[in-house]
Amino acid sequence: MEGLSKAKILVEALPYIRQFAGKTVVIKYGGHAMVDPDLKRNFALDVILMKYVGIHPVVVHGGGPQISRIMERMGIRPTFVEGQRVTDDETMSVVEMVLVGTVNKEIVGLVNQHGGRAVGLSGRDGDLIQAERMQIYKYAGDERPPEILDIGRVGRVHRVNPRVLQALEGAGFIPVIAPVGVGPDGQAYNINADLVAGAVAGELSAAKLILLTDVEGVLDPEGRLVPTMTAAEVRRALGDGTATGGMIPKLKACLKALDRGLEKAHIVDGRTEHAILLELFTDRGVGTEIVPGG
Ligand SMILES: Nc1ncnc2c1ncn2[C@@H]1O[C@H](COP(=O)(O)OP(=O)(O)O)[C@@H](O)[C@H]1O
Ligand SMILES: CC(=O)N[C@@H](CCC(=O)OP(=O)(O)O)C(=O)O
Repeated sequence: MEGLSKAKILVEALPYIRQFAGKTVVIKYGGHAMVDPDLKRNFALDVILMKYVGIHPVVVHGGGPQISRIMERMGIRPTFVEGQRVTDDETMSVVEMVLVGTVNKEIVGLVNQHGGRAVGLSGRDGDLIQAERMQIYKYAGDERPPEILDIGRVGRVHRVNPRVLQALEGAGFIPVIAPVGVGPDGQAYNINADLVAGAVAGELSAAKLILLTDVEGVLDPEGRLVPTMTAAEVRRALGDGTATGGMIPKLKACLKALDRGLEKAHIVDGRTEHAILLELFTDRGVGTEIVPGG
């Protein structure tokens, strides 16, 4: 953290530590933010520090770029519709292998290697993330009903079962969740990690949702950072094309969590050193904060 002495950091952090001690903070660690070994190590240290000062971090991770890389190596071309990966059965196996088998274990390993106690879960463990098939509606003209697009085994969160998370929190562990859900048929569903993070934050009545990504925050059409948005402004940004691609599920996830009582969501640049600590424990606003209201 440039320009900050350790003592100054501590003095600045104390009121925030008091404010969040005993509360849950959900952190979404995006695949695009998992770029270099130092940043990954700092991410692990930040999460451990949070736990150490009495906050309950819950990590939900992505891994979109990592899935696409393996698909390409296997000769499968990744395709997306409205930011959601088209997921046939073969792709679902790759998604589960990469998210649950590789990315999840890497994050758990990093946290534990640096002195934390993390436990990796997919949404199939303990029926944590119950999914239903996502329908995507496409406008087909004023006179015709919308077309329903089939994007395969892509889910939306139907319900979060918090019991396994509560048990882990009670025993002092840090849950690390891969965004694979379980459908009513017992099958795995691929769910966008932002949507999982929003639903988990809502279910756990989290004090904050922090989404770490590869941009400074939400940018306006001129490319300038928007420091604060209300829920109404977010709805407008979703409707007028300001937010596209991967920003769409992020903003939807924030809205969903705010609807369930979350006080604030933050979209911050995960490529900044110690982005989580800057967001949680200092006065300098980083990224975009999203608050309820109009
Ligand atoms: N208004 C916007 N402000 C910032 N980023 C935007 C906006 N609209 C679209 N994006 C895109 O959203 C991306 C972040 O989402 P995504 O690629 O899914 O990242 P992650 O892996 O962190 O979930 C940015 O890199 C950017 O290309
Ligand atoms: C349905 C869907 O698109 N699922 C995502 C799950 C991973 C994810 O969300 O990763 P990021 O957060 O790194 O983008 C995918 O397959 O890429």
